[in-house]
Amino acid sequence: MAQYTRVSGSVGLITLQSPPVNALSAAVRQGIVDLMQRALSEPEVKSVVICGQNGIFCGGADIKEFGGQMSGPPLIPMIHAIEAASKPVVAAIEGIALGGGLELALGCHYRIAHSKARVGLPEVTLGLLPGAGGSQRLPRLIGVPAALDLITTGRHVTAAEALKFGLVDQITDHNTVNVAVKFAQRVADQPLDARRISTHPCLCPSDVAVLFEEVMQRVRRTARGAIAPIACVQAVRAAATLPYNQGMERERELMATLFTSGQARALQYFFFAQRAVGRWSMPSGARWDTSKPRPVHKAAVIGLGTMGRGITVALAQAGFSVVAVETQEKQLMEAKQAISGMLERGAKRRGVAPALDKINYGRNIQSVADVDLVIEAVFEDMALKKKVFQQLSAVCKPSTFLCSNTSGLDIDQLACQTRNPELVVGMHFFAPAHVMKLLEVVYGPKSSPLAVATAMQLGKKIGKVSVAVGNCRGFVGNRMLKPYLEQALFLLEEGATPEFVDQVLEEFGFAMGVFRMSDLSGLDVGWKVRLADGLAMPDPTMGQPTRLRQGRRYSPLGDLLCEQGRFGQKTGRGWYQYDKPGSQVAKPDPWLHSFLDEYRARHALVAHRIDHQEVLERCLYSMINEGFRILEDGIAAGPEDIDVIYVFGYSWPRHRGGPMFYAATVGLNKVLERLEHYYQAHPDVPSLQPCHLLRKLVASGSPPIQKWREVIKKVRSQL
Ligand SMILES: CC/C=C\C=C\CC(=O)SCCNC(=O)CCNC(=O)[C@H](O)C(C)(C)COP(=O)(O)OP(=O)(O)OC[C@H]1O[C@@H](n2cnc3c(N)ncnc32)[C@H](O)[C@@H]1OP(=O)(O)O
Repeated sequence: MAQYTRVSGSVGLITLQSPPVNALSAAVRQGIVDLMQRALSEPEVKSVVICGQNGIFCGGADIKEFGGQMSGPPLIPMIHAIEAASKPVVAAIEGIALGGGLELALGCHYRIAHSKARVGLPEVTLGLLPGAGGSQRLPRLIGVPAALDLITTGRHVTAAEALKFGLVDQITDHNTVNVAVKFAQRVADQPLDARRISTHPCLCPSDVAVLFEEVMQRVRRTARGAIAPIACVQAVRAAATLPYNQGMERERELMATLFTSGQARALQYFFFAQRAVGRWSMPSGARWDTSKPRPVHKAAVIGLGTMGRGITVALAQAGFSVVAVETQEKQLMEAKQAISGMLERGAKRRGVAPALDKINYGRNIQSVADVDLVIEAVFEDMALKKKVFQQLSAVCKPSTFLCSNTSGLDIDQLACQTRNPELVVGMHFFAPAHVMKLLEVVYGPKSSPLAVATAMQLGKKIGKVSVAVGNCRGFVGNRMLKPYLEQALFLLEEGATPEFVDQVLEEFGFAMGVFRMSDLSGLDVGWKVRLADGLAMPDPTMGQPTRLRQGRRYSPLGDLLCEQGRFGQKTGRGWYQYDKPGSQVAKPDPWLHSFLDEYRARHALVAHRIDHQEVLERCLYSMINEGFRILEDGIAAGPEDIDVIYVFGYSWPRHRGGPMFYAATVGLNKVLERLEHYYQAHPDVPSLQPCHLLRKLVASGSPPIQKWREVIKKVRSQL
C-alpha cells in the first residue's frame, strides 16, 4: 500500500501507507516498486519524493512477516532500483526511519529529515543485521566508527545527530514533505552518480584493523552469547575491506545465518511480548482497554532506604512532584544527599537541569495528606507495613491510591488496613529503582481496575515496562526465583562449587550467576525472610532436622554463612571473598570450599560430578515449572508476562526470549521428562514435580507459545 500523487507539476510523491508505522509489508514493497516505475516513466516527472503517511516515514520491515513465507518483491533489488533511478529520489523523513526504513532512505539520493525525527538501524535488537544493504551503505556514508556504533547498538539517533554524521542532508522544522518537494525540484537536473552511496569508497581510519579488533572484543564481552552483534561487526568489516558487491554477498550470508537462528526468533517474540504486557487483564475480566486510569500529579514515597531513594528519583526525573518521607532524622539527611547526587548525575548525563525542586522532604507522614498516590517503601516487615498503611489511610485523601513496594508480601493484608482497599496495589520496583526497567503492578482480590490502570500508567510515564500480576508470595519474579536458588544450594550440597554453578549460568547468558547475584544483593535479605518464616532455625536442639524443614528438603547453607557474618559484597565475604567490604571483584574462597567439604562430611553427603547439563536443567527447569504453576494459578495472564519480567528484572538473556519461551524452544516434552527424572531422584523437592499445566500442554501436543493461553484457559476452567 502506497499512494502516488503528482505535486508541483514535476514531482512524483510516493506515500507509504501501512499503519501504525508504515512497515515495509509485501503490499507496501509492491506499491513502491510499481509507483517508482510509474514516476520514472512519466515524462513530466523530473524527480521523486518518498514519504510516509501520518507523519511517520517508516518503521522498517514488517516484523510480523518474519515468521511466515516471505512474499512480494524483495527489499534489496527494490532499494537498488531506487538508487539506480535516472531521476533524483528524495526521502522525506518524519517521525522515524528505522531498519529497512532507513535502508530505503539510504537508497534514495537525498534525505531531508524533520528536526524531531529519529533514525537508526535497530535490527541487532531483533537478532538480525541491516540486511538490505544498510551494513554496506551506512559505513560508506558516515564512516566506519560511527556506522559500527549505530549498527552494533541499534540505537536511534536524533535528526541533529544524523545531520552531524552526514546521514541526512538537511533538517527542517517546517512541513518536511513540502521542503522535500521544493528540494526535489531544485535538484531535478543535477547529476546523480555521486549521490549513489553504493558507489562510494568506504573511508576507513588508518588503524582500521585495530578498531575492528577492539570493537569485536567489546561486543563479544557485552553480547552474553548473542550472535547478531558479532555478525554486525563482521558485516561492517566486509564493507570496509571488500568491494560493494562482495560486501553485499557477505551481508547476505550473515543475514541468512541470523534469520534462521533461534536467537532471531526469540528476540522477535520478545519484541511483541514487550508490547503484549501493556494489554493487561485481570481474572475478573477487567482489561487495559476498558479501565481508565486517573491522572496522578503529586506522589509520595514513604521510607528513603535504597528502594525509596530510587523510586523518588524515578518520579522526580519524570516530572512528578514528590513528597519524600523518612521518619529518622539521620536517614533523612543521608537520603537527601544521596537523592540529590543521583539526580545531578542523571541530569548531567542527559544534558538537562536536575529535578531537585520537584521533591519536598519531610519526617512526618501527615505531609502526604494531599497527594494522589503514595508508594510505601519501608523495611520488608509486615507488621511495620500494616502500621504505615493504617496511618496512610487516616491521613490521605479518600481518593489517594496506596501502593506498596513490597517484593513479595501479601497485598491483601495491607489493603485490609485501609478505608478503601480497592485503591491498594503493589508497585514492586527492582533495585536500583531509577535504573531498572521492570515494575510488577500487583493486584490483590480487592484492587480495582482503576487502581491497576493508574499504577500501570504511572509506570509507563516513569519509563518502566510494567507488568500486571496477581497477588501471591513473591508475585511472579521472586516466586520463580525461589526454586532456582534452592536448586543452586542443593547442587553445592551434592558436590558443585559456587564458581562452577555461576560459570554455567553466565555462559547461558545471565549477567551474573546465582551466587554472585546473591553476594551483590546481600545474603542477609533472604535470611531475615527465612527467619521470619520459621525456616532458618539451625539449632538442632529445637527439634528440626537440619536438612528437612516443613516436610521438604531444605539447605541451611545460606543461613550458616549469615550466622558467620558473611552477607556478601557488603561484608567482603559471602559465597566468594572480596578484597574489602563493598568491593565488587569476586574471588573464589578456599575457606568456603573447606566449609562445603566439612558440611558434606557432617551430613554424610557424597559429592558427585555435576556437569553443565545438570546445573542448567535443575536450576532452569525448576524455575520454569514454577512459571507454569503461576500460569495455572492465574497469577500471570500469559507466558509473555513472565518472560518480560525475567528479561527486565532478573537479567535473563533476551536472545533466549525469557524462561517460558526457552521452555518452548527446548521442547515441553523434554522439560517434562527431565523434571520427572529429577523429581524421581529428589522426591523431597516438590518444586521438581512437574505441574499439571505442563503435563496438559504436552498432552495437547506442545502447541506453540502463542497458543498456550487457550490451554491455560481450559485448565483454569476445570479448577
Ligand atoms: C533482506 C532483508 C530482510 C529483512 C530486513 C529487516 C530489516 C528491518 O527493518 S527489521 C525491523 C526494524 N525496525 C524496528 O526494529 C522498529 C521496531 N519498532 C519500534 O521500535 C517501535 O515500535 C517504534 C516504531 C519506535 C514505535 O514505538 P511506539 O510509538 O512506542 O509504538 P509501539 O507500541 O512500539 O508500536 C506500535 C505498534 O506498531 C507495531 N510495530 C512497530 N514496528 C513494527 C514493525 N517494524 N513491524 C511490524 N509491527 C510493528 C507494534 O508491534 C505495535 O503494535 P502492537 O499491535 O501494539 O504490537
